[in-house]
Amino acid sequence: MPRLAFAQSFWDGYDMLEKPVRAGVRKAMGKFHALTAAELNADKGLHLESVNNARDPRMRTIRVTDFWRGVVLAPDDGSDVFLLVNVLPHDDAYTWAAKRLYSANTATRALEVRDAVALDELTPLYETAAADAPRLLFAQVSDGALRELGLDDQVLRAARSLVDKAQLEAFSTLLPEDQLEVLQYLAEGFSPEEVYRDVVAVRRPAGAPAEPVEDLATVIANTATRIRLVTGPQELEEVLQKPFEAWRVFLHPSQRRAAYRTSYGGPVQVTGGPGTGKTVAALHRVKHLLGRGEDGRILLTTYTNALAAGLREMLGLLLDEDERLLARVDVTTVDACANGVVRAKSGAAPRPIGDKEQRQLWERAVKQLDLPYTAQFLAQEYRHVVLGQDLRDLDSYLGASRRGRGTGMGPARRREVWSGVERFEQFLRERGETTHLRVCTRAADFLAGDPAPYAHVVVDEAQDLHPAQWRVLRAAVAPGPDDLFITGDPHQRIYDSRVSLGSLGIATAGRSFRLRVNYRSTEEILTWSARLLAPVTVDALEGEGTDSLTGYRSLLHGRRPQVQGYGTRQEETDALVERVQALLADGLAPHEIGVCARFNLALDAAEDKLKASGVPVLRVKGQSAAGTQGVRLATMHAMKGLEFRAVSVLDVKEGAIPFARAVTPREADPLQHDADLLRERCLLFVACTRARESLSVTWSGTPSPFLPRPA
Ligand SMILES: Nc1ncnc2c1ncn2[C@@H]1O[C@H](COP(=O)(O)OP(=O)(O)OP(=O)(O)O)[C@@H](O)[C@H]1O
Repeated sequence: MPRLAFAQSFWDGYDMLEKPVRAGVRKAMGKFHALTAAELNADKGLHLESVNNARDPRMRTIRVTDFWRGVVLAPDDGSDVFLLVNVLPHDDAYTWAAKRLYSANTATRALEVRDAVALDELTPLYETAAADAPRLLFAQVSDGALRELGLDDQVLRAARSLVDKAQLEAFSTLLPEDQLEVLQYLAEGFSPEEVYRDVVAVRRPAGAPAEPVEDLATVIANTATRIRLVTGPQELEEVLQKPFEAWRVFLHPSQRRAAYRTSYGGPVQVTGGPGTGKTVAALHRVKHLLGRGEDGRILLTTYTNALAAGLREMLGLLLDEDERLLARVDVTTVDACANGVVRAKSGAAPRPIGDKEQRQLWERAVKQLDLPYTAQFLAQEYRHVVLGQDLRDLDSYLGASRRGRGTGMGPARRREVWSGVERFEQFLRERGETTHLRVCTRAADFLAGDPAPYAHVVVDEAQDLHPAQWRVLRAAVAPGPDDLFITGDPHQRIYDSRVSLGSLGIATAGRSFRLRVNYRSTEEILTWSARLLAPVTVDALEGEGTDSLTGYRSLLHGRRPQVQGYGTRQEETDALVERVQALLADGLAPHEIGVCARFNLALDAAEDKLKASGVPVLRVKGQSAAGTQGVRLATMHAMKGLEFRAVSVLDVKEGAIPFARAVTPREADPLQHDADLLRERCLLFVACTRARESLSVTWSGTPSPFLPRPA
C-alpha cells in the first residue's frame, strides 16, 4: 500500500476550509490507505491526474469535491509516499501546481518547494536592475560557499541579482524554504560558517551519505519540520478530525534541537524575541522528558497564574490529554509552588500581601522611625538588595555589595535602612502576613533540608523571576543532568527583577540556544516594534552581558502598523470603534481582536464606546474563559502571553508611557530611574508584539517619547 504525508502548506489553509471540503479531503485521503498504487491511479472518484505544463512532472491533482482539488506530489522513483501539498478551488489548484517545483536540498537533504515560473520571470528583471547597482546583497559570499549551504543554480542566480534585504523579502514567497533561510541569515550579516551550523547542520540527517539520496520517500523522511507522515487510517482520522495546531508537530530545527536533545549536562537556556516559539520549545521539552521512561516528577512553571493556565491547556493538547503523563507534571507559578511547600511543611497557609499594602507598611515604618528615605526607596532596597541577596541580618547587609543601586550607602545609613527593614518585617509578623518573595525564601529553606521533589524543572518567561524565586527552583531539583530548562526573553522584562543566574548555582554556559524565527507576527509588525528598543541595550537572561535581537525575523508579511495621534481621547476612542468594526466586517471574530492600554482608565472609555456601538467586549483580568466571545480589553501587563490577529494599543502618550509615577526620579537613584524607564519601554514592546496580522498604536495629545520617529 502507498503511504501518505501532509506538507505544512496544506495545513496552513486546512482550518479555513468549509466542512464539505474537509470531508472531501478525508474521503480522498482514506483511499491512499485502502488502495494499491495501481488502484489509486484507476480510481474514478479520486481522479488522480497529472497537470499540464507542470514544472514538476510528479505533480498530480485529485478530486476533493465538485469545485475543489487537492494537489499531490506522486513518487516516480519506485518509492511509495504520496505527499498532499495543497487544497484549492479547481482553477487555482491547476495554476498553483503548474508553477511549483519540489526538489531535495543538497545540503539539508530536505524537500523544498519554489515558484519556479515566477523565479524564471523575475530574475532577469532584477539582474538588469542590479547591473548598475553599487553593491550587491551577497557580494561578500563566494559561489562555492553558497553552494556548500545548499543553493542550487536557479536560486544562486536569483540571489546574485539582489541588491538589498527588501528585495530578498520580495522573493521570499518564491524561494525554496531552507535556501531562503540561508540567504536571510547571510543578509543579516552571519558568516557562512555560522549559517552552516545554525541552519544546515541542524537539519541535515545524522550520517547523511556524501551523495544525496534522491528518492521521494527518503527526502520526505528528511523533512520532519515541514512534512508529517501518517502511518495508518486511525492516525489519518485523528489528524484530520482534531483542530490542527502546527506547533504540536512542525518544530523549527532550532526548536527541535533544543527541546529534543536526549540529555544535557546541566541547566539549559533558550532565548529569543517575542513569538519565536520559546513556550512551544519548553512544552516539547516536557514531552521529551516524560518520554524517557523515568517516573520522576516535572515542574513546569512560569510567572503569572494566567500564563500557567495557558501552559496547562497547551500541555494537555501536546500530550493528547494523556492523564497518566499529565499526572507527572505540576504546572504552576513559582509563587504558588513556594506557597504549597510552606503550607505543607509548616501546616499553615502563608498570607502574602500585595504591592499596595506593602507600600503602606513601608510608609508607616518611615514615619514611625522618622527615616530620611521614601517608602519607594526602602521597598526597592529590600527587594533588590536584601531579598535579592538573601541577607538575613545587619552584619550581612553592612558587608553586602549594592551593585545595580545608584546611591552610595555608608555603614551609618545602612543601619538606618536596616532598622526600617526590621520594622517592616515586624509589622508583617504582627499581622500574621508576609510577602510572596518572603514565602519563596522560606520555601527554599524548607526544600534545602529535604530530597528535591522534582526530577526536572522547566521554566517559561524566566526573564521576570526574582532571585528569591530562582532559589526555590534551584532547591526544587538536584543539580545535575537535565535539572533546569529555562526559556525567556530579556527584551520582555516587565517586572523589576535582576538576577545573575550563575551566582544562584544555575550556570548555562555552553548550553544556550537562541530562536530567531518569529511565528506569530508579520515582519512589518516586528520591524516596527523592534525599533522601540533600538535606543537601549538589555541585560542578558543569565544576568551577565547584554542581549540583542540580531537576526530576529518573521516569514509572514502584511500591512504596516497604523501609528496615529488624535486631538482628544474621545476622537481616539471613536477611531478605535471604527477600526474594530472594520476588522469585524473583514471576518475577524471578536475574540481575535485585542485592545490594550497602560491603565484601566483608558480601557474603561474604550469599553463604554465599544459596548454602546454593539460590539461585545470582555475585560481580561487574570484568566478569561477561552472561547468566550468578545473583543479582549487588557492592560499591557495582562497582555503578556496572549496573542491576537489584531491589536490596538491605546493611550500611548506622554505621561502614560512611561507612566511618570512608576519611574523613580533620577535624583533619587539614577540607575533605578534608567531601569524603570527600560521596563516601561519593554512593556510597550510586549504589548505591540502580541499582534499577529494587524497593529495600531494611537494616542491623544503628545505622543510617548518611546515611539520611533516616522522612518
Ligand atoms: N514550530 C512552530 N510551528 C508553527 N507555529 C509555531 C511554532 N512555534 C511556535 N508557533 C506559534 O507561534 C506563536 C508564538 O509561540 P510561543 O508563544 O511559543 O512564542 P514565545 O517565544 O514563547 O513568545 P513570547 O515570548 O512573545 O511569549 C504561537 O502562536 C505558536 O503556536
